[in-house]
Amino acid sequence: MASDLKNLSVFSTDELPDISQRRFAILVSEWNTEVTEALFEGAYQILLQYGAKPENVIRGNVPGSYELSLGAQWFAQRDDIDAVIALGCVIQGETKHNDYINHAVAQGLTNVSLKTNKPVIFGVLTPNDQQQALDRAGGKHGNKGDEAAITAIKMLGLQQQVYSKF
Ligand SMILES: Nc1c(NC[C@H](O)[C@H](O)[C@H](O)CO)[nH]c(=O)[nH]c1=O
Ligand SMILES: CC(=O)[C@@H](O)COP(=O)(O)O
Repeated sequence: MASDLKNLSVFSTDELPDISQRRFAILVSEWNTEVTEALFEGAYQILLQYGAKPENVIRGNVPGSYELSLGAQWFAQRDDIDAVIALGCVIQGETKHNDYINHAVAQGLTNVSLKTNKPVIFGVLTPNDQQQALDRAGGKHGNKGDEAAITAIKMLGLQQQVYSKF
């Protein structure tokens, strides 16, 4: 469903798990920082709003979205991290470079998530222009960072459900 039809900051909060003891890493790309800082603020505030402790949320910066995969791997391999949220913004340029970045980071984050058996959330905007990015970083379509954080929380809830005994 396109963001036109579903606000990124509107989601069900039924049956969210207790995350007071959960530890999160938030990775932030340093390209398009006006956008990525807004994504970080959204994600961070959602985690706190739904029960995470500030001391249990660690932030890491990467030079660009392409580096999110390796940064996510480094955090996800830590025993004291339960979930990783990867935030970036790759704006369509004149060449196909953005396509290569987007495909690489999407596949890379998926690989890390499956290899480490932990939620690694794809919070990367892939807009055609700056305005589309701003619309999804606290603008008319909500905040992708909000969506990424609530996704991490929900996946931890599913993990808890799956691994709990009857
Ligand atoms: N053009 C954008 C980039 N490019 C940089 C790459 O992500 C990467 O850091 C570089 O290719 C070196 O490996 N990154 C973004 O996050 N957003 C862009 O729009
Ligand atoms: C994807 C980007 O915005 C950046 O790497 C520049 O892209 P381009 O050289 O295609 O304009």
